[in-house]
Amino acid sequence: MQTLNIIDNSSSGFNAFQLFNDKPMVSADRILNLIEQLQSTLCFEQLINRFAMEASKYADFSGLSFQYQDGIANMRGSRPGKFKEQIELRINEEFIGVLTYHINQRLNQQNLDTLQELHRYLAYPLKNAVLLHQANQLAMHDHLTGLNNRRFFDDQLKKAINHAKRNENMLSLMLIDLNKFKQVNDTHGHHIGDIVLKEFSRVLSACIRDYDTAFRFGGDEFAVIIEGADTTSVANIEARIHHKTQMNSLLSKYDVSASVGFSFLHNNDNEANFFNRADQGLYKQKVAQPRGPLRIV
Ligand SMILES: Nc1nc2c(ncn2[C@@H]2O[C@H](COP(=O)(O)OP(=O)(O)OP(=O)(O)O)[C@@H](O)[C@H]2O)c(=O)[nH]1
Repeated sequence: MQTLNIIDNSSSGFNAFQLFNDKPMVSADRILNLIEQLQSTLCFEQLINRFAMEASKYADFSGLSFQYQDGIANMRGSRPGKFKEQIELRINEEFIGVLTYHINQRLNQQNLDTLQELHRYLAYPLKNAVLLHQANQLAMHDHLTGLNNRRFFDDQLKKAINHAKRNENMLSLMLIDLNKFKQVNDTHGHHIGDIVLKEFSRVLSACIRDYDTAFRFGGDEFAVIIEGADTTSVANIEARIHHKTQMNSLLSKYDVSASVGFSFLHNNDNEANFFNRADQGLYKQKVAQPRGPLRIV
């Protein structure tokens, strides 16, 4: 894998004066046009598509992808080739991501040199897209557990309700609250409390399907949006949460259990009453919980 490390200084490829003086392999007009195209979006897919349109004039490839920290963006219609040519992009040594060209014939040195010239104009827009992606991740995720946060929940719940009504699909909302969690903090300290919250988040994620979304609202409160599941599936998820929490050595060591409430979307529901019914279910289980063993459905 080749590495392109762009050093951010006055002699970088971004110096417009240099563009017109150094006889680049790609004409200055084309480069300016490419820069303009790349500057007008922060979407990974659009960046890769727009870049690929230009790059395909200088090299023959069947696919192009950009792999960043925790995701991958593919050129539209990207197809695997016989070989791969990978270029790691860095700016001032900082890792931005890896570009992968899918090719059927090895690129010659001139192809590669031209692509490397073009990569100089792609690296900064990609870096901006990575920064935006990281900021979005921070804004949407709970920093302690890595689950989605309350802010993202509001957004997702609205979308899920609209989607379920439009497609006449079932939709369920599950609310979960840990029992005796304050006691863990008070007896063992906040640090252990944090470990318990992380462990429960892991357990909760293991109880749901990949396409169900789990959230931490804050404190010891969690939620799961469950799309397209009937009453039996939702009851099974609830049973799994109770069972796995009881069986987990760390959670049982600190005597932590969970209370769960859920609701199913009705035709005339809005977000508030859909949420309130789940909350009432949670409350019922919460008040019933200290009186006897956990209800395993
Ligand atoms: N360790 C830790 N504790 C937190 C965090 N956020 C909130 N808390 C604590 O979570 C506790 C929540 O208290 P309660 O809602 O009374 O929880 P509980 O003891 O489970 O009570 P019930 O829900 O009635 O069973 C409080 O002690 C908060 O200080 C966090 O990020 N880390």
